[in-house]
Amino acid sequence: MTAVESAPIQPARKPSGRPSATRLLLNNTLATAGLVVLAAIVLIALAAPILPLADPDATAPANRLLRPLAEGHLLGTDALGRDILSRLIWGTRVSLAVGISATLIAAFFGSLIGLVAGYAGGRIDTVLMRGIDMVMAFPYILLALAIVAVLGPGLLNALYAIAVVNIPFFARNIRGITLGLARREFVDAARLSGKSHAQILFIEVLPNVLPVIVITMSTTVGWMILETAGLSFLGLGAQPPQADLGSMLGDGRKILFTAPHVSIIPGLMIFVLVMSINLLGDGVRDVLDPRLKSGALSRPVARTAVMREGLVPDVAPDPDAVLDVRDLNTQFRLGGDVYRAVGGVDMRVGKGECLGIVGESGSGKSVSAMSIMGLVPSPPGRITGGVALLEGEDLFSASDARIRQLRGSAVSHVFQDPLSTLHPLFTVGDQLVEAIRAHDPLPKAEAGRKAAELLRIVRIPNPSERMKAYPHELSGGMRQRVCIAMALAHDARVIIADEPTTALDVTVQAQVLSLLDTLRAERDTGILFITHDFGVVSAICDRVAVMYAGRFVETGTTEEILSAPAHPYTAKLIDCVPVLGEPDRRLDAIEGRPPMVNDLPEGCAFAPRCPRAQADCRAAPIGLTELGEGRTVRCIHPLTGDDRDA
Ligand SMILES: Nc1ncnc2c1ncn2[C@@H]1O[C@H](COP(=O)(O)OP(=O)(O)OP(=O)(O)O)[C@@H](O)[C@H]1O
Ligand code: NI
Repeated sequence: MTAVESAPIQPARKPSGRPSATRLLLNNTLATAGLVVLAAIVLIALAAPILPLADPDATAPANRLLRPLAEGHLLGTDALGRDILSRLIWGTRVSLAVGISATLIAAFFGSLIGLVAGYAGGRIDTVLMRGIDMVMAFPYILLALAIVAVLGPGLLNALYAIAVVNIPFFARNIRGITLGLARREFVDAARLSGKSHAQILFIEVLPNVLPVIVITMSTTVGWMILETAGLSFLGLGAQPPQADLGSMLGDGRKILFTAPHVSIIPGLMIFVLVMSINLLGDGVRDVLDPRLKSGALSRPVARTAVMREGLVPDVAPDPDAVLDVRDLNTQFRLGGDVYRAVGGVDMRVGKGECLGIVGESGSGKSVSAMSIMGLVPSPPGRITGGVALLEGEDLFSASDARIRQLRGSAVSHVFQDPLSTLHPLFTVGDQLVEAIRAHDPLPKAEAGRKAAELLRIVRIPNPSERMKAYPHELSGGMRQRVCIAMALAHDARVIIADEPTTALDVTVQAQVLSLLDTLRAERDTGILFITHDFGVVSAICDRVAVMYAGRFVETGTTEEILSAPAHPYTAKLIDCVPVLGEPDRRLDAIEGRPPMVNDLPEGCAFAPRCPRAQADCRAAPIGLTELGEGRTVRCIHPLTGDDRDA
């Protein structure tokens, strides 16, 4: 499956099955509770000026330390006779305002530093991040105290101090994300299109880090309120007579035993406020975090669900076949739609044989291949029918442990893009050693020797030196060889190669193909080779299956199919291959598009694009017609010798 082309199809009529962000947030009970409580607190705090409250700063020594529920003072009074309810509401207002402002300031400067450092890299990055490290080297409450000590006590200075000590959180988070983004293709593309650094930073990069900024804000604002309260509690924040939650708590400290309500009430308020903010913040993070969003948590299955409808066919295994797949059906269920990506496919790969699967993009080649070892993501994918026998063993009814054991040992995969298969942060040697030791508990040194040997087999010059290289230090062809070496680590019975040469140029492609060809001759490995290129097929495959809309439409030996294609679709595909020395040959692409696999026509799926289609083609499902030993075609008006000459 190629990264770009095989993005899941979204049915045009319906919006995606994913609920909206608000819905997701509301589904989270704790976050909703946090939201409700926080909204109530904020509303009351905002309404403070219009509520019938006593003056929060008016002292009344006669009424000092009244208990809660006293006449005219619902929550009682403090040591100076001030109304606690009024002070609580005004104080919450101040604490919220300071906490949120500090968050905004920290988020602004922190994100800016992070963006610039991550984007610019090099010396700017070093200087900025070492500065941030210095700030982080101090325990932050100590640093905040030091800042306030220099600036002098006061609410505004406390706000600055809290903002400053929180800048590193933002800077480091955002730098990490930006660093990853700045080296991505879309940023390169923007650079090539002539955009300035500032434009790239704010138009291309910023929107992508925005969710992270919001997440960091939502998870830190509670702490900032707490820290502000801490400074005020120590007498360094809000100055008398102004109330904020921290200073109220501080006022009550000395009379904790005689009049506990004076400190308990603001204490409770701080607790409820910070708790509700943090619950809501966690909810927001779960909704916005791209990793959680992509379903990383909701996709716990490491293997495609097998839900075979009806009886499992009882097939007699073919003794000569290493891989024998019968009537494979794989579907995707998205929304209410069923996409029949693979609709009844038979594949047989003998020892040392190479079976090619050819077809246009989206015809189901990758899904067929990945179904075998249960690599199709589930949900939405599921195997709904068929059997896959690996040397007689039914893979679809094997245990998960058994499948894990077979993956990468008896059956290995080589994918199209070696860069996305190899881990960028480990040397190829380490990765090879790991692949070897995954199924074979050799000591490290011995595994290292085996890894070098594998690299030599795939003809990488100077293997022991190359082991120390990182994937990006190798050329595309070399990387693909490393992947093939990995596939060979355990004497695989079958190698499933999914367009392994598509990303390579023709010379390297030829080398990789001849390498695979030698290997299967020497080791008797079966190869299932997926490609859309008949040129490649003729170079390596013994037999070919042509796939269209999830089914094989023609099978036969490479020679038969290339010299005498019977299905009009095969003929068209072959016509697409350029021939050296025939520059005038028309390379017409096949008109039209393949059908959507959630809405397949009743009859032949190719009929709408077929020049030979007649009424009976569209009337009923077309079965496979046998033309000879192992030679089949799914067409009722196949091409004959005369047609091809015409
Ligand atoms: N994870 C998925 N979720 C939903 N649909 C999918 C998923 N993977 C593949 N499909 C759909 O299954 C069908 C077959 O896809 P597949 O990747 O097998 O095509 P392919 O023949 O390998 O094409 P290509 O040459 O582009 O790699 C396509 O219609 C594709 O959109
Ligand atoms: Ni594919």
